[in-house]
Amino acid sequence: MEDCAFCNADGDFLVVPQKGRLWITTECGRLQVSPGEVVVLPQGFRFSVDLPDGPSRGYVAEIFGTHFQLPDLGPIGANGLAAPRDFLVPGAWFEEGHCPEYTIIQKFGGELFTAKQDFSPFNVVAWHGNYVPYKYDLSKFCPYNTVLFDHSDPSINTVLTAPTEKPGVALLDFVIFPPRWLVAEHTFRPPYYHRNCMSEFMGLIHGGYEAKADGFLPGGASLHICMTPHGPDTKTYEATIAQGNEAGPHKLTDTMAFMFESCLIPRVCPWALDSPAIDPDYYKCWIGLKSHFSPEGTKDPIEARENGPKDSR
Ligand SMILES: O=C(O)Cc1cc(O)ccc1O
Ligand SMILES: [Fe+2]
Repeated sequence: MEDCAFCNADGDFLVVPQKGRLWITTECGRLQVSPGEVVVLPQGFRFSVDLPDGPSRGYVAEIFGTHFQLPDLGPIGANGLAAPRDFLVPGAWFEEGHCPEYTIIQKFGGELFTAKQDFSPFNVVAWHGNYVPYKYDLSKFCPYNTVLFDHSDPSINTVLTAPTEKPGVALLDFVIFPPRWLVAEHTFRPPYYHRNCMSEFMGLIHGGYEAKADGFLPGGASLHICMTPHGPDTKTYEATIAQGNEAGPHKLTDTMAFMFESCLIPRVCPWALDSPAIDPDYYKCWIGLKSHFSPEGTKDPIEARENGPKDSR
């Protein structure tokens, strides 16, 4: 982007680089962002990106009408998940001089407009305020989860959330699945089979993903849209079942997956649908799933109902 800056008048970008560093110049200064870090470029900032490692790739989410914030920690209390101190903002940096053909590309109402000017927009010598681009290193995230049984909702791993007016309903949650210990007893530890009202776009920054033994590679993406059932592939399911109830503590390493989870239903654009990178056989990862249910060892259903917790589920 030589002598060129981009500006999004519509919303905020959350950029998740997967391959290659990004050297981002903004009106507030410069940020070096590596895979494993994420960066937020809020609505209205002019920025340009240099690629010191050559071609680069990653993921971008765009949100409209609100901004990212840290999730409420609820009973976790004062500390945990992403800490405010780990969000880094640029120090002021400026360049001077005549740039006869500087181009500003502005995204407005989903369309791109260009304008020419004869100076760099990165001419801000000092700034003060709290509306600013920032980056975050995902390895700083302090994950919380069960220490005895059951599988927590993935929202427990929310790094940043863009709320809606409805409490608890996110326009976009940015959730990560970082290296961590799995310790739950008598619990199916991989992501359970489910469908839900949120739409889940998942990406993989490096390593593997606990629910997909095959086929989900770094740089790839999956989309499980509102109420579409999904869960681990057959290989992961069988390997988990084969461990039985006696699996001890296990550390998940070499992994960094993430999810953009939204209450809105994204449309898949023709560019993506027609892409040669699309995997038309994805559904085959669930072929051969079979039930391992056995009534042995379960309580008599009537006794279980009478002695169980009195709720209406
Ligand atoms: O679908 C997925 O792989 C993401 C996910 C992970 C998990 O542990 C529980 C629910 C969920 O949607
Ligand atoms: Fe899911």
